[in-house]
Amino acid sequence: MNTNLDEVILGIRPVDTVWRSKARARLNDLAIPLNSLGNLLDLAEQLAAIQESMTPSVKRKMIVTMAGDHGVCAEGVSAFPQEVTPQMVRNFVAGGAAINVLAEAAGAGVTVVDMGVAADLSDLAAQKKILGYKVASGTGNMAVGPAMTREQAIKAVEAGIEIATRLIGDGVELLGTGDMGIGNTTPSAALLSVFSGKTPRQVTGRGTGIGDAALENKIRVIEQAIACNQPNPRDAIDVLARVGGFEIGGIAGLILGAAYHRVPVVVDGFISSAGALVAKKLAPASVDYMIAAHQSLEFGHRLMLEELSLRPILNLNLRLGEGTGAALAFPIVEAASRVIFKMLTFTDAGVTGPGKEDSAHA
Ligand SMILES: O=C(O)c1ccc[n+]([C@@H]2O[C@H](COP(=O)([O-])O)[C@@H](O)[C@H]2O)c1
Ligand SMILES: Cc1cc2nc[nH]c2cc1C
Repeated sequence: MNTNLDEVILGIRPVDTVWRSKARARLNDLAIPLNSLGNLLDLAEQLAAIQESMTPSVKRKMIVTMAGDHGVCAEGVSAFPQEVTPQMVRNFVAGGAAINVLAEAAGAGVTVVDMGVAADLSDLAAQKKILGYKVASGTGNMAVGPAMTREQAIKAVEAGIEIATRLIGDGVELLGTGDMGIGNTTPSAALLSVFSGKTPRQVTGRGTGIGDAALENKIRVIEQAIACNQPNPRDAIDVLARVGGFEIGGIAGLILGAAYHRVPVVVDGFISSAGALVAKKLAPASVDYMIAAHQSLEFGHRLMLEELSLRPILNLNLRLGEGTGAALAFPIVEAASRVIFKMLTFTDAGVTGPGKEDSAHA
């Protein structure tokens, strides 16, 4: 199994433009007024071009929920205490969380990963109820030093690549990202600020629901983290190491692994998009394999999606994470695959096409 980061980055190719054109030609020929299935047609084109097939299949679907803790929680950046992270991991395993219910509704599985939770979850890993890839027990406090070492950042991304590779090897055709980590909107906003050049104030939101004073503090903490760590925006691993998180690195790796194996990956909300931004900075072509599930209510997410040049499928005022938006978007992605797979063209259906005069088809 090739999980070496440099080799995977080199192996990620843009989606083939000839296949895009072939898929678009068929979609334009379907027995509907031109483009009347809107963005679904763009999704169908993307799926066909990724799989290089006019019959793309995304039936076997998996959400991967990456969990990690954050030393920066010591600065009072979240509305909730850190112990909620391992408590929610146990809730995922028990099947009682939002992601369990929504993934089941979409006919998808859920894989939970310990990327760096600050609690002992080895019992769950030993029972194979979660995947144990703990890089360390929570990151360092980025307000006073780096979140992790460069080696740890690479280890986190390579873990994500390995997980994608394992799942795809098991037959998964559509991946979805998810996260769980109290405090993780802080590193996500820091990553967005560094990569976009926007100020922390322009990208920082309320996460789990902090008030005005706590938001001011969170912005100050992010400003301080960037000032003291001086991440290099041209070196994505450096940025991840200094102001990122273990689950964010894991998500970046999952996306890179998906792109390397030419598998589409549905990106959830703010934290998942921060992982996607790291993936894009490491391998720009990986964006071709990404599908944005939704626009989160988290303040910076619209900007994050702009940085990724991705258009979200849904806008449901979600701000939960876990992969919930990705699970909700799965049926739409699957519907898009069926549009190109199963619908008939004008000729095949015996339906008269548009007249030659003044038609968008012409
Ligand atoms: O996915 C999102 O857009 C999103 C937006 C706000 C909060 N969250 C979730 O809430 C947690 C982080 O919020 P916070 O306030 O602790 O930084 C973490 O577990 C995320 O999954 C997720
Ligand atoms: C209860 C709870 C559940 C979550 N799921 C994802 N992030 C979360 C944050 C909290 C606080």
